[in-house]
Amino acid sequence: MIYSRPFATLTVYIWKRAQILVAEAWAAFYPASPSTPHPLFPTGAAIHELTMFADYRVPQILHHLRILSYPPALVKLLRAHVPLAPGSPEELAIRTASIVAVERVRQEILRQAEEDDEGSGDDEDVSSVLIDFYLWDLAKRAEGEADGVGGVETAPMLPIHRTRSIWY
Ligand SMILES: Nc1nc2c(c(CN[C@H]3C=C[C@H](O)[C@@H]3O)cn2[C@@H]2O[C@H](COP(=O)(O)O)[C@@H](O)[C@H]2O)c(=O)[nH]1
Repeated sequence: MIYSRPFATLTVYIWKRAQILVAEAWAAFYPASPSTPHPLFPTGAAIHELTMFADYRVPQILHHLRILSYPPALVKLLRAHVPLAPGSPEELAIRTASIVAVERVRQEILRQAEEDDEGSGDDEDVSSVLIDFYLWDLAKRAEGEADGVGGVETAPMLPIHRTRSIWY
């Protein structure tokens, strides 16, 4: 994704499809017993090193959960279903913000685990991949519900952002 500003051109790589391939293969073939080696990653998979897979559902639920906040101009674009050009500042901002947000959620989970002294927050057990899976499933479940995710204070559910691209 090429992102140009008046004085700088920056190439931003978002590895969503490569990441989801590895993570879904890891999850789908996860052995029932911890003593059985993983058939695809017998020496272990560094799943905790992956960031979330920057798509359109996870930012939607992050905004609904008030983990991300959007400026009114962006909310207006999303509500009007205006297509966001691939590589546009809006698309890039939504996707990269979702990566940063999930990293912060992960840090917060680790911090709380350490505070509660639950195994003092093992970095490898709390992965952005598992947080992503959780949020994506939650977004799918909340999709048809009038009030989205119930039981917590939320922002109104916005439509997903629309970008024609092969990178999702
Ligand atoms: N970030 C993130 N994106 C995810 C997934 C999954 C499926 N994973 C689940 C499957 C079983 C487990 O329970 C996993 O949770 C699909 N997608 C993406 O969504 C898009 C399709 O969406 P829709 O238009 O609504 O069908 C498409 O770009 C696809 O690549 C995920 O987990 N995280």
